[in-house]
Amino acid sequence: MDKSSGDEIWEDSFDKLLDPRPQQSNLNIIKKNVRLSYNIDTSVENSSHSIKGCSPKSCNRSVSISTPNYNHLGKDLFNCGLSPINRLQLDGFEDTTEKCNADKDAEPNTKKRGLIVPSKNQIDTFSKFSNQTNKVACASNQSNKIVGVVLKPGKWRKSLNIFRQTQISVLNESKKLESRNSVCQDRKSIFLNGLNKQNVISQQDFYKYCNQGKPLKFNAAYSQYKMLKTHKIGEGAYGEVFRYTPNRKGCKNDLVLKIIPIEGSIEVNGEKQKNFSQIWPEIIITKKLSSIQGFANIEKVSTVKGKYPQHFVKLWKRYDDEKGSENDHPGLFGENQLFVVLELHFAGSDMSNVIFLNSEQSFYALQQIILTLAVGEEDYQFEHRDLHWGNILIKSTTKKHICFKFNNTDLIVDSKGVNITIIDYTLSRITIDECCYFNDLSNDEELFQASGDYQFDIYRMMRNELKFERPF
Ligand SMILES: Nc1ncnc2c1ncn2[C@@H]1O[C@H](COP(=O)(O)OP(=O)(O)OP(=O)(O)O)[C@@H](O)[C@H]1O
Repeated sequence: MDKSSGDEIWEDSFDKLLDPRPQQSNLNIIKKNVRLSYNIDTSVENSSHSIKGCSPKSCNRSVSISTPNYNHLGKDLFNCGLSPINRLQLDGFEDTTEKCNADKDAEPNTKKRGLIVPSKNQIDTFSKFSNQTNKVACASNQSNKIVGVVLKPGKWRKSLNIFRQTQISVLNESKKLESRNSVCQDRKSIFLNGLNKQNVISQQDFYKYCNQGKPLKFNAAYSQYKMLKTHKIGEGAYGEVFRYTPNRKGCKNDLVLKIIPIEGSIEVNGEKQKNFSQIWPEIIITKKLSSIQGFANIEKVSTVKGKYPQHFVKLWKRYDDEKGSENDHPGLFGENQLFVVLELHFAGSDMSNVIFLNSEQSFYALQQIILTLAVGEEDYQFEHRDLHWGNILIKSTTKKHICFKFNNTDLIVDSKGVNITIIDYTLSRITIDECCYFNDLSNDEELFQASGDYQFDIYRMMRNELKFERPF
């Protein structure tokens, strides 16, 4: 939140209670050392600071492992059958019962849980790579013994791609990896309508949906002069995201462009490109949910063709220089490359990068998330299926209330100065007029292999819940 915009008006009664006022202290109503609300994921703690033997020199601050911090949270907190959080479970590694000192500190039950430890070579290569990207992490103790590799919570697919690329160079003898299929190759789009099962949408139907007869010229459709203050704000495994102010009168909102390469034969960011059918459910879902409070608001979807415009390439480069990109340089696309472009309203920063000003603000943000999901579920049997905090955007608002319409009933929630938006429907599922749109995840093995955070256990738990239903 921007503190300069007078956000202190949102300070709430909970926060006042946390002020160390003497009379309440004396009455024992408050404790002096209460930790103020802070949107840390309490199931895990970034343990880069607590890895024993990891000196500041050898341990880049951004290289961290996400793992239950037992010193802080208590040893039994996650000791439950439903969610056995592991330090590492990635395909291609040898299972070993080897233990080392740092491991004992961090994970009291690794033998039972079957910690999988990569070889020194594997981890060295991986470590070098992850130091550059800051997105996936490894840790070693003082004697350079390997203690584990985990994926950071959030955008797991990108982290996994990077990890996989590194693995391939190190483990090219591994049969499992040789037979690995890319996500898109395995994942089918399904549009289920009663007994009809359709897997394909034609190019012409797709263009029609975009109100086009054929793809537009990328350079002309998104030329530099139509856009002000353009910059790259994010990236996903499937594309790049740019923010800009439209250079036209009457346009109040900043927009973002999510640009996804499609139908091409070259791999991008370690993934096969999606085809029209594979991207179809995401488009339909985005359009349908757009009118519901709390979901991404879409202006337009279009298909464009051609080389990546130079002004976007420059912005891509700037982002890469400043923040480091995990994606491939967009200069790799040729004249015949097709892209689907989603034009969405700018909806703020993702929750992992926002610090709530007070406890009430986080409480009402949670209420907004719950109500958004409730309305989506009621109206379209919507399931997000990838709702980590990187997919929840938060923007400040001057509105006092946020209104939801649940089953024809108006529900009004205090905003406390924040407006939430749920994004990224790549794995989502929706039913419209008895037709169900989703990508079949049942063959997407990678989705169910990662670990290191509760987020990854959830994918497996979700699959277990649905084990008798295929596809899902
Ligand atoms: N409407 C929006 N407003 C502001 N930022 C956005 C918006 N949509 C996307 N972003 C930013 O772009 C990033 C990538 O977007 P998104 O998650 O939709 O991409 P993706 O390619 O589907 O990602 P994934 O790798 O999870 O499949 C988000 O994390 C967010 O930072």
